[in-house]
Amino acid sequence: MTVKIAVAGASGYAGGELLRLLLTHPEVEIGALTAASSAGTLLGTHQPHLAPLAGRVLAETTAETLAGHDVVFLALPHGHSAEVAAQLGPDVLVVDLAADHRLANPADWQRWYGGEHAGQWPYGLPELPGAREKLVGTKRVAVPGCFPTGGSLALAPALAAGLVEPDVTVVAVTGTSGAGKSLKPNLLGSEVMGSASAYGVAGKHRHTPEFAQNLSGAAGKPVTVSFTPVLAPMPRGILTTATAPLIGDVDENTVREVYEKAYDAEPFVQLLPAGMWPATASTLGSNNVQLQVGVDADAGRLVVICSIDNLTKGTAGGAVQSMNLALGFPEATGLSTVGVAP
Ligand SMILES: NC(=O)C1=CN([C@@H]2O[C@H](COP(=O)(O)OP(=O)(O)OC[C@H]3O[C@@H](n4cnc5c(N)ncnc54)[C@H](OP(=O)(O)O)[C@@H]3O)[C@@H](O)[C@H]2O)C=CC1
Ligand SMILES: CC(=O)N[C@@H](CCC(=O)OP(=O)(O)O)C(=O)O
Repeated sequence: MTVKIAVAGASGYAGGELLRLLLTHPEVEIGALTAASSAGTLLGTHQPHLAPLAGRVLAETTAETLAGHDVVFLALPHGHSAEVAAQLGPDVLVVDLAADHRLANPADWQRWYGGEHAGQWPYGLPELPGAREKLVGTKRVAVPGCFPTGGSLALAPALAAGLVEPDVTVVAVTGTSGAGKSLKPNLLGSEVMGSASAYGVAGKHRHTPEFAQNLSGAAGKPVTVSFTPVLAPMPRGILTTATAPLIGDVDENTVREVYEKAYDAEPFVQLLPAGMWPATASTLGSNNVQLQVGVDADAGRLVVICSIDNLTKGTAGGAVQSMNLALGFPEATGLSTVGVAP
């Protein structure tokens, strides 16, 4: 069964990555491609790496241009997708890459994003406890933020097994494409090249409530999250270091057993052999998540390192994986664990 898909936000980074993946998806026909100020221009001028689609003209993002598709991907800025989604019929599968439908608590939405809460949708991170079942057959998907993808997968098994206190620290080094194509002085090459800088420090980043929601769900009790993102001079990739105080005398073998049990059957989560540490270069362009666990016995802490590509597993790959589940295709269709290296 071939499905016809549309991508709103096709000129952006997330839209471009979606199209890169969907071009090789065997069950997909690519329909409307839309944007805002770029409407009327050729996709090839924005996404020169997508050669087969170079001649496509971007349409305006309206309910009319998005009508007549089986699946609509919304790769729009936060706060815009809910409005567009509300105009699409209940039979269309809508996969939202923005934050509009991720959070359960309206007060969290108001505090971290502002405006009216549009309601929560099934969350597009099937590897979290209980998430996959909600994605099967759904017509609405909220794709996770890139940081909560890596950090939640890094800590959920330990919290679910009661190995650590519900008080975690996450530091994540990210490439610049996480910020989208926006023209901001701190994203200029001359600012980013040769420098790494923290931002959203001390509980200021809007992914904090998304982490807390995911990890509290895994733990079955409230989890406190201290999250620090760090911008690094690389175009894509996220390397997450997640730590938490161990409960009692837990050794590394016990931790490995818990993570092996959680992820052995997962097609896109790879616990590396002991002694190997994840690096962003190994997951570039792939939907793979590489993890390694360690026990810092002197500090009494669990340390988990996780590598993902923010544009693939961190957004567009997660979106395609969720679409596959929603439509009943094999979950890994059109996705790969193979990276681009060096
Ligand atoms: N980049 C990443 O790593 C990740 C991104 N996401 C989410 O994906 C979404 C897209 O992000 P990203 O691709 O990085 O951002 P970009 O800034 O690169 O792209 C934004 C896209 O949205 C279009 N757009 C902007 N404003 C409007 C509007 N009012 N109506 C319709 N279209 C509009 C732009 O079109 P035009 O060219 O005309 O301006 C462009 O196609 C965001 O919600 C982001 O948070 C989620 C996880 C990771
Ligand atoms: C480098 C950079 O700026 N990264 C972005 C991450 C964006 C993301 O993951 O997605 P959502 O905006 O969809 O939540 C940030 O920190 O805001």
